[in-house]
Amino acid sequence: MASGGWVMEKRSTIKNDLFTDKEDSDSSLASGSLSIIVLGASGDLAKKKTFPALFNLYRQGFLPPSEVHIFGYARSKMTDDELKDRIRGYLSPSKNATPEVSKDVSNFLDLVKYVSGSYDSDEGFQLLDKEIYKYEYEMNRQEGMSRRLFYLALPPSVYPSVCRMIKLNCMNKSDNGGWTRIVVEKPFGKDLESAEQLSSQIGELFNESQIYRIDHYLGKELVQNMLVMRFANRFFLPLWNRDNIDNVQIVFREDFGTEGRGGYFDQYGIIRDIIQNHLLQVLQAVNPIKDEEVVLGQYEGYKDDPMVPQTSNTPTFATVILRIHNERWEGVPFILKAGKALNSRKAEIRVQFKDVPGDIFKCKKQGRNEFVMRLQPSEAIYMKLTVKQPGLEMSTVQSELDLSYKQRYQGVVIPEAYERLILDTIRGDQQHFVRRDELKAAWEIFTPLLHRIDRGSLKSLPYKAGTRGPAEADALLEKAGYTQTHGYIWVPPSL
Ligand SMILES: NC(=O)C1=CN([C@@H]2O[C@H](COP(=O)(O)OP(=O)(O)OC[C@H]3O[C@@H](n4cnc5c(N)ncnc54)[C@H](OP(=O)(O)O)[C@@H]3O)[C@@H](O)[C@H]2O)C=CC1
Ligand SMILES: O=C1O[C@H](COP(=O)(O)O)[C@@H](O)[C@H](O)[C@H]1O
Repeated sequence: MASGGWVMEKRSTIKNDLFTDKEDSDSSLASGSLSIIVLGASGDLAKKKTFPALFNLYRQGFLPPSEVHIFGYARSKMTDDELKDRIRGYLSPSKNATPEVSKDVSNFLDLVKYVSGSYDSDEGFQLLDKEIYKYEYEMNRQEGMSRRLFYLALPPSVYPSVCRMIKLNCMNKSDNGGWTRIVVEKPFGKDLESAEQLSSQIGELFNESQIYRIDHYLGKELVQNMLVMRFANRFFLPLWNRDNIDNVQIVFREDFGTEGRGGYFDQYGIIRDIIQNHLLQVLQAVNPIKDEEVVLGQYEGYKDDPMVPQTSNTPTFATVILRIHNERWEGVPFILKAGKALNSRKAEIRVQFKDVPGDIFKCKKQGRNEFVMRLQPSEAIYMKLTVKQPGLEMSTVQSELDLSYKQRYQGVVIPEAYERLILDTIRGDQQHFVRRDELKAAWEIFTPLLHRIDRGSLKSLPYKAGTRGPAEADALLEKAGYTQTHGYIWVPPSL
């Protein structure tokens, strides 16, 4: 969202014109072996998200066993079977485990091999290369290219050494073309300086067309629908500006805490974990954030995690107001709100319109028009509006125009974000990944605030787990102009 509205630049879908190179030039003709290497295969993300996403792609025929092999790599000493046992239970929820699914699980696991090694020495990566090559050789007896996709499900601290090891030891060697691509997870850096340093280190080894910076929120169905909604509908054309919109809220709420990830989380906090990346995509012309437009919180019990120091001021909740200095959005607060251990779980974008001038039906008190995109759970797009209460009286009531996906698209399975993004990586489509300049822009917005928090000049207020977060955050919203609708709540329709 920028000067004239949305300016999410579309990245190339097949190949990047700026960085066309031999390795990346033949995505559209993909055939031959595809090796997917999950580095950090022993970890939380790998078992909960990466392997299940690969399994779903496999089940849908996107990873044909005649072409694909999957390697797990980590330092932990494990056999192939031990890795398989670790991930098996995450591949499909037990309630879906029909004999057909169980057979698919077993066939999928047949494609998985584990290699153990360190992240900074040649030996492990040479061994990995040997294993990959063995399969490539088997599969490419007929002419075909070799594709190697390295997924770094690892802490960012090891990205530079892992990328160096891949570059030195594990690049695609096929004479028939193919590619080597690297997927890196967030958080990409801790502030502007460290992110730029990381970008330069990786940028010296791989060009931009080989690097896929994943932000899985960009793979969510409703996020992908945003551009279509905004630009393919006449409704929004005259309304999408400061004359009509009072405030915009982008909200992420979780009803659980850090759950064993306290060691990681305490180093980063909610702004780096969620707001800087998932909630912020390409907001340009943002004014510096003012302390009085920030509320930080930390839930009581957060420090019970033995990995979290008793002195921690790390926020597990934050409300931050961004102000955009341009013709379209001057004066409209963009309220970013994210919290852990709250009273509900949801992610949504809520655009609240100004009051109707005149208020001839005296219904202003009932609530304002809102346009809401509910990302999860219960994906929906709905518009809150005032209508005549059905009946003999001429009275008004709040209602909604509701596009609830479960109801409207019955039987349609919405792909998991990771599933879609991994498939994009295989296809060489970078449009839903974070470009280096976007990343820089995002860090530029938040780094001064983060440094003030790190120095302790802003304190996290305590809040009880299972609540809305600190009361001060609601007060800030009210001050910014958000008017809560009382007595009406949108309920996802049941079938
Ligand atoms: N978990 C999640 O829900 C999400 C995670 N992410 C991101 O994905 C990446 C991986 O996350 P996650 O799986 O939770 O992380 P883990 O802490 O589980 O780490 C993954 C693996 O990396 C190795 N590892 C851990 N710490 C270190 C270290 N200090 N030095 C070297 N190796 C280490 C371990 O493998 P071994 O010791 O066997 O080598 C571990 O199994 C991170 O960048 C994270 O921010 C992003 C979104 C969600
Ligand atoms: O990246 C992260 O995202 C998850 C939330 O992802 P979702 O798809 O389940 O909404 C969050 O729990 C985690 O802290 C963060 O690192």
